Amino acid sequence: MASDAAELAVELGTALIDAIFASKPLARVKELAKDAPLWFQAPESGWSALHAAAFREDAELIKFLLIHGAVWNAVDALGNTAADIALSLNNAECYALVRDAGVRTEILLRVLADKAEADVDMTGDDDKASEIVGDSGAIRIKAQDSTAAGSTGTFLDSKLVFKTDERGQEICVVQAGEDEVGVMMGWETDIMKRTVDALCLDHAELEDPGLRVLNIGHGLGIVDTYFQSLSTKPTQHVIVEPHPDVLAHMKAKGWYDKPGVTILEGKWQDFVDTKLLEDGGFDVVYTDTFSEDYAQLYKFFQQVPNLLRSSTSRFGFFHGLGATNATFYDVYTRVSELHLEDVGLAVEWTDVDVNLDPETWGETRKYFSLPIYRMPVASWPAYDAMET
Ligand SMILES: C[S@@+](CC[C@H](N)C(=O)[O-])C[C@H]1O[C@@H](n2cnc3c(N)ncnc32)[C@H](O)[C@@H]1O
Repeated sequence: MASDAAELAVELGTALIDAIFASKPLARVKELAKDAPLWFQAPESGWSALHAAAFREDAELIKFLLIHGAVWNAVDALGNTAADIALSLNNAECYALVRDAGVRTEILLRVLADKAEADVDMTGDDDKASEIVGDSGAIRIKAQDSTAAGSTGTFLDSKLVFKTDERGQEICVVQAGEDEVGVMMGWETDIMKRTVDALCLDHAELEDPGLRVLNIGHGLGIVDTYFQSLSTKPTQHVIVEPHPDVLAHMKAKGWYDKPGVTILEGKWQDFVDTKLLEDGGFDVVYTDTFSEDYAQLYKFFQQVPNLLRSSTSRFGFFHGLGATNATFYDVYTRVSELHLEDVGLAVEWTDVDVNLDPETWGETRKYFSLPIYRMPVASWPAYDAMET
């Protein structure tokens, strides 16, 4: 019985994809789509009906398939979504249809996850939350990954290696299953410098009580070093870092002896409700953690307004969300922007050309494979902008 159903799914799914490729009339394709499983992907190519519709550049069919349950983030055998196919054909309309479906889905899933969590808080039923969150069909950025790259618990128990790569840049790596994964790589140096410049613009010379900075995740200390190199050093520079090997590295490099630096040994989640962070009072807040999923970043977003000191304070984060695929990156750029809007912050994005050559990663697994990094700087919207 089960195999009959599976065979039928293959038959109907294949017939639908074939009809789209054969440019059959839209009415006939819609007819077939009513019975066919829209999640079906052809065994070798991995193409779904949505991929085929993008290839046919048929906006109406794309809309129809999405409304009837096509999966916006299904990837083919080459790792491309239907939106990527549209992008490769320069079809902005078809691309936007799939991307916007992704944004709507991700926003909705976060609402459902929030609701599930609220229900769990009331019932104490932990399994329910993991069931709903895990069953969402969302882009799972590391969340399902129990290796050191995807699970904070595993990561914190893993040995980190600090070394110099073939290009003479310091890197920090961790073993995740078979792969070596970069926790922090030298190529991010330029991004960290630009981030500090953008976050501290007009702030470095703050009068009493001076510049107050909070950085979550020390890694190689690149961003923290830039904060320390400002023309006027921060009067208060709080660094939150849980990994024992990073903390040991920080000790060896003298971070524990720097005036004005406070190191909170633990995860940011351990400190949010404590006096150490709850008073807010930061001019600049930055977060770049490793092994955490979007759900955690989203939770951090909720904390940010309480952490900022004044109307000119700024917040930034390392935007590596979905950064191995152009569409996922685009979707998460918008999703994170909308979620920051929800807490009252407006984001300005600056494109940074990262120009990574194939040698950049050495033997490590890639976590960023796009030509452009989108650097976010969030702040309170100006009053005149709010009034218009
Ligand atoms: C990518 S590195 C940060 C690199 C840093 N921006 C730099 O410029 O070198 C990520 C760091 O976040 C830390 N981390 C992971 N989970 C964390 C959490 N929940 N709270 C605070 N730090 C965390 C890791 O131990 C690691 O040191």
